[in-house]
Amino acid sequence: MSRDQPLLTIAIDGPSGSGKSSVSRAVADRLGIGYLDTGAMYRALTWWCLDQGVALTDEAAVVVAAEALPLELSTDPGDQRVVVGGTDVTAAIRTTAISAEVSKVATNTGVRPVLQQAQRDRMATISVATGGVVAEGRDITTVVAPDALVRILLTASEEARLRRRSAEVHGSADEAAIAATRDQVLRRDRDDSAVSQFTVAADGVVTVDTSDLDFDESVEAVLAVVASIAGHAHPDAPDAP
Ligand SMILES: Nc1ncnc2c1ncn2[C@@H]1O[C@H](COP(=O)(O)OP(=O)(O)OP(=O)(O)O)[C@@H](O)[C@H]1O
Ligand SMILES: Nc1ccn([C@H]2C[C@H](O)[C@@H](COP(=O)(O)O)O2)c(=O)n1
Repeated sequence: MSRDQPLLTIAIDGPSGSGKSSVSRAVADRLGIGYLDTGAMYRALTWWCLDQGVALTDEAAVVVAAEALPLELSTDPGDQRVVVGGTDVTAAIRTTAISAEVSKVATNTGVRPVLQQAQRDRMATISVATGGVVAEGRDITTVVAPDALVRILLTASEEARLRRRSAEVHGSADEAAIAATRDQVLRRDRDDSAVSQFTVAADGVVTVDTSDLDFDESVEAVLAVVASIAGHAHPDAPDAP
């Protein structure tokens, strides 16, 4: 990418299971820019509090933990690694135990501005280093980076989201597996909605509904929005630079 071009900042929000993380990583990879998983920051803070014996109900103590969170988060979309206080927690933060608790931290209104500012700082650093960034979460298009060049709300029907998460976590999308996934998807979205708006696109935010798209089609749909707004041709498109 030419350094004369504006930084390609791409903000993507959406509910759980809409495909934000996987699609954002693929988009960042295709565009050759960095990636920021802001949900991983809330998850890492949750892991750190539990590890340090900080009660998640002690809101002030969780804010203090957020302010001093010793977090290393890789920004390479092809190599996601999360380290907290020297411990590699890449897998640990994805366990059901953390998924079940993370909303307590994400709905702590003292924590949010601390992590939001850290996310703005990381977006700026990544953009300068790689020419752009895809940052995804629940409030990136609205609060963290409302001035991003491209802002997308990635949605999918409740049924599609439950099916995807269930297949991912339980290796099946049968009735029992879907029932076991409801808390991780629907209850969490309900709780997280108390502090962020990620079901309706804000002004200027483009909605991409992936309910009837497979994974590759979803990536192409996002790249098409980026191309139309940023004039950034797909790397493999006939008119690519
Ligand atoms: N369009 C799609 N069609 C089918 N499966 C998809 C699609 N998009 C994503 N997936 C799959 O759905 C699962 C959930 O996707 P992903 O983790 O990216 O969602 P998310 O929105 O980041 O969820 P959360 O916010 O809960 O972390 C993954 O296994 C992913 O590969
Ligand atoms: N910008 C963000 C990102 C995430 N969250 C919350 C919502 C989830 O409960 C939790 C983990 O996110 P996930 O990894 O599932 O995308 O963090 C938020 O409130 N704001």
